[in-house]
Amino acid sequence: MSESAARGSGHPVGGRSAVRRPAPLLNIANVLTLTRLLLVPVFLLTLFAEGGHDPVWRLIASGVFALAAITDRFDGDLARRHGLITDFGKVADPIADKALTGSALVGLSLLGDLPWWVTLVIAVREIGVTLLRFWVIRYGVIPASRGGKAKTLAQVVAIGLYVLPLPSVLMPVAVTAMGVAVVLTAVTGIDYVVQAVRLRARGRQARTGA
Ligand SMILES: O=P(O)(O)OC[C@H](O)CO
Repeated sequence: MSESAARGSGHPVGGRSAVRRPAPLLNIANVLTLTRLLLVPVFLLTLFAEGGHDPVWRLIASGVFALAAITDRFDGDLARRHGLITDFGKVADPIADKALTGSALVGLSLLGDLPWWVTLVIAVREIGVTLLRFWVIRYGVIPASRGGKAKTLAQVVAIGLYVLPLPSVLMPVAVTAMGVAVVLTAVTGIDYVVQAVRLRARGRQARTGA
């Protein structure tokens, strides 16, 4: 979550104006991002183990999900603190987040635990924002916004609650959390569309010298 913003700041870490060498591609922050991607199939295997409704496997699945989500916290910190910001990280970090949350949402819907419309709304926004980033990439990178980070946190909390074998009395908590996540997902998606259109217009203007 925080990595994209850190990586997208465009400022040398530490506030100095001295020119820094570009961070190596294979650095600890990027390795954590790739680890998050690699944990996606592990998470799915545990989610679907024993038909998907075994409480012990659901607990294990929520642990794997939490572990993957936590890498998001640390890759951002490391990138910011040690100047490990790379363009690869700026693009790969949100994609890794989307792979994790997207696979969890589809998995939960396949198991009948989450309505498909929720998965669809979130998937359309996440895929749309990823495509938007590629659409404008020649003019600049759109890093994760604060709202985007809050959205991902809300999604992670809501999905985590759905993956856990919660007693039915606690389900309203999960449903409310998912409602908040859906609203944040939609609102931040619209904000990125506005940013992308502006960035592209500015970039095109600069190119034509208008
Ligand atoms: O809202 P996005 O697409 O910028 O995603 C935010 C990222 O998940 C933050 O790591």
